[in-house]
Amino acid sequence: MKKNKFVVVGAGSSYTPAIVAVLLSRKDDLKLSEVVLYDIDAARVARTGQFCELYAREHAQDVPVSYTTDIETAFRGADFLFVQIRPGCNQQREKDEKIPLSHGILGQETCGLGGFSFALRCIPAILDIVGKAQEICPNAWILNYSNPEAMISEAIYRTYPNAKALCICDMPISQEETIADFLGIPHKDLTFKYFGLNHFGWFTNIYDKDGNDLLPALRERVLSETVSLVNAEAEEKHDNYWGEMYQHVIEGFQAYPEFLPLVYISYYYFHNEIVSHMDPNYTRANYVLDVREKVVFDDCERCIAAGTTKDSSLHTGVHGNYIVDIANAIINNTHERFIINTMNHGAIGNFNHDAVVEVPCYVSAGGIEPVSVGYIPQFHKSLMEAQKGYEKLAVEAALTGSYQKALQAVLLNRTVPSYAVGKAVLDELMEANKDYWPELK
Ligand SMILES: NC(=O)c1ccc[n+]([C@@H]2O[C@H](COP(=O)([O-])OP(=O)(O)OC[C@H]3O[C@@H](n4cnc5c(N)ncnc54)[C@H](O)[C@@H]3O)[C@@H](O)[C@H]2O)c1
Ligand SMILES: O=P(O)(O)OC[C@H]1O[C@H](O[C@H]2[C@H](O)[C@@H](O)[C@@H](O)O[C@@H]2CO)[C@H](O)[C@@H](O)[C@@H]1O
Ligand SMILES: [Mn+2]
Repeated sequence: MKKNKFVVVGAGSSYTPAIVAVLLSRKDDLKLSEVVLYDIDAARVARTGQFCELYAREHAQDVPVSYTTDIETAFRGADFLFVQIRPGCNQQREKDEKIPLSHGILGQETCGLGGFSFALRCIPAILDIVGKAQEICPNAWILNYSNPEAMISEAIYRTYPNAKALCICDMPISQEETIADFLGIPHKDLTFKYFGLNHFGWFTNIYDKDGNDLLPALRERVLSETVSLVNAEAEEKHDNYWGEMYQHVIEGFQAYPEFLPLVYISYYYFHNEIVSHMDPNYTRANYVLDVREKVVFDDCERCIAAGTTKDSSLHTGVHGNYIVDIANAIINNTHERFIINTMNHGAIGNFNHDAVVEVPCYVSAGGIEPVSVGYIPQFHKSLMEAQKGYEKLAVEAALTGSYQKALQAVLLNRTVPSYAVGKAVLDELMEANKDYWPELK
């Protein structure tokens, strides 16, 4: 029987223990032979690595788990690479968020110019990883979570069109589960139709088991009564950020009721209103460093010192389950449906065919089959066209080192009100990232 070696790339991440726990809990379905954790940061990967080694000893003794900073060792013989890197870690993310905010525009991990900055750090690193995978383990599937996924996917599919790479995001599935909870219907009994770009999309239909579309009734409720969407996972973690973002989903649906917007569309619909409530001195990166990383890493260190993971506060949620579900669909040829970033190639009939879009796809051993979502309305198409222009120019800037392309990308982003503001933010981000970005000339 063919067995599968999984490698987590960027394994010093606070998400790693949960991803490994899900892998080990499904080891038989996945025909799991081995898990290797790889990172460029020895101290980070030693912490998650020692925790995961201990966890495996207590939950799946037949699956060797190890960690390394040597890419050759990690990738040799690999069947699946789960890629989740953050060059510069959350310390650089903090700068991506604070610099634009200091100029009165959105500072966020993936949306607005924070996302541009992250893209310029991440694209070279990701292309290096995919290139090494082509040499060392050309048959491996690469499942990429690394952000900003919109631009990472454009860069990967453009540079390595034949790579076995899928670029995925847990936001649509998280929102689907939130809506399923609101409707009181199990998520597995609903089929969501969706189109867009990563972190920039809309749900068009929600079908139940009998083929009824529940979106029109949801729209009526949102327009006529006070409604709130609760993301159960965020609530459990006492993470208020998502509660506020889901309130904006309701407002966005009320403002433009044709389709249900994805959470992060709110940053574009309500840019000024949201920015006016953001604290420019304490951003999401500060929260992640102070809370999520601290909780997970303290727990890892406590378990390592105790020599057991028995009472660890490990939380396995949608993030770990989703990527493992997709790997499982490939391994077991299940033809299940997932929302994936893929070349359009006609899936959205009236949108650039040579551009990455985010659409539902059926996943099997042979790869993905995108669902045709037909023609989309002028409003959504035009928003997407500007955003796609921004994304493609940002990728172009990263690949060619062109300052002019970067400046063009910046002006196309909807969060940028003028040349002067865009240029000032670009120049400050460039200075703050001189150890990470390609040189722009
Ligand atoms: N697509 C999604 O739905 C989704 C959801 C959550 C997180 N993410 C993304 O996953 C990534 C990781 O997020 P996180 O919060 O866990 O970050 P993190 O900072 O906690 O961990 C990232 C790790 O990547 C490592 N790294 C950086 N460059 C590397 C390289 N070239 N090779 C190998 N390792 C490298 C770092 O040392 C670090 O340990 C980010 O890009 C984040 O935006 C995506
Ligand atoms: O700000 P962070 O680092 O906590 O997370 C940002 C990521 O958020 C998205 O995933 C969310 C999801 O949308 C939400 O519903 C909840 O379940 O938590 C997830 C993150 O844990 C998003 O998809 C990522 O791309 C972002 O990086
Ligand atoms: Mn995402």
